[in-house]
Amino acid sequence: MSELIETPDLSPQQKVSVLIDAMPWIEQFKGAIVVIKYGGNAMTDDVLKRAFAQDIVHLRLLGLKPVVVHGGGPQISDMLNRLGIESEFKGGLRVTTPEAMDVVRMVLTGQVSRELVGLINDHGPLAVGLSGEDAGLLQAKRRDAVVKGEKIDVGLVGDVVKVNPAAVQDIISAGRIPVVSTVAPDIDDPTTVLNVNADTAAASIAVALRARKLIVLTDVEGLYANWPDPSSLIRRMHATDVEKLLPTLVSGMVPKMEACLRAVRGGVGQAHIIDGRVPHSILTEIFTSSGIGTMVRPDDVDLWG
Ligand SMILES: Nc1ncnc2c1ncn2[C@@H]1O[C@H](COP(=O)(O)OP(=O)(O)O)[C@@H](O)[C@H]1O
Ligand SMILES: CC(=O)N[C@@H](CCC(=O)OP(=O)(O)O)C(=O)O
Repeated sequence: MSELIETPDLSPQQKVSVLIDAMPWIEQFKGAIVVIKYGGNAMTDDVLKRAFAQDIVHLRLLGLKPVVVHGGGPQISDMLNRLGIESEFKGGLRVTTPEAMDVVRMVLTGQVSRELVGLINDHGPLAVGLSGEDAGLLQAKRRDAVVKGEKIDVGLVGDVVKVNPAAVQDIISAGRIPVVSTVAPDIDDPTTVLNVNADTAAASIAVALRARKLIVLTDVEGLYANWPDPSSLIRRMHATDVEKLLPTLVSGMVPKMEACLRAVRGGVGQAHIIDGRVPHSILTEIFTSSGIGTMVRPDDVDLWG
């Protein structure tokens, strides 16, 4: 068992009241599949990574069914730099040559996934890593980037068009925690592997698993209407509000809000963007009533209900 992250001293009564307060949320989410997308920008600090792993194990111990889908953009960029391979983003997508694709696959499945699986398994033999290539989990179709309305070829980049969640369901049924790396075979040429954005892939997986929630951890508090004005944080919004705002968004927030929209339009009850730099933000989001970050809900659901 790994060393636990320190928590502030609480009296026994305070500790019990924390548990009692969490009870309605535990009852509500017991047995629910929750897809958690862990972004590369929220993975920089070892303490935070250990707190993340603790939260995931906590969810499992409380009877939820967590599924981790990870990114690793900054880690891929580091490795490409070290290898002297040039890399740039267009319209939020990495221009991916065959040479860069080898590095994307190696970093996501051989480095980031291994590290997260290891951190979770410090608490017991729970996590199983798999990629979109395993057991036909993901199939993607090549896509262009769109910059100022113009389509740009970004190479071996795809968007998930098909999910076969059977392998993930098998792992969940065995009581374990799937950790998914989002590289995916090309549906038109299965010998080619495509680089897919991890946010939108996480949304497709959440829809296929009929998840109750999608939680996207990143390195900002949530979605700002007037980025970077900190007073413009949006706390709650309907899917239609996201749709209207999307054309005005830039960089990393575009795929995140597309993911939230894809998830709730596909039947996921709630999608959240939360701050992965805050230790235990996942537990705060699920088990307390002090809503954090930005929550997206279907149009026909009361935002305050
Ligand atoms: N409207 C916005 N609200 C919040 N963040 C924004 C907004 N527009 C752009 N961003 C940027 O998006 C980044 C998050 O996306 P990204 O870097 O892709 O993160 P991750 O690695 O977690 O997927 C933030 O750090 C911020 O710089
Ligand atoms: C096509 C594309 O851009 N793919 C991303 C995949 C990793 C990812 O999405 O990582 P984050 O969640 O940390 O941003 C990339 O190559 O960086």
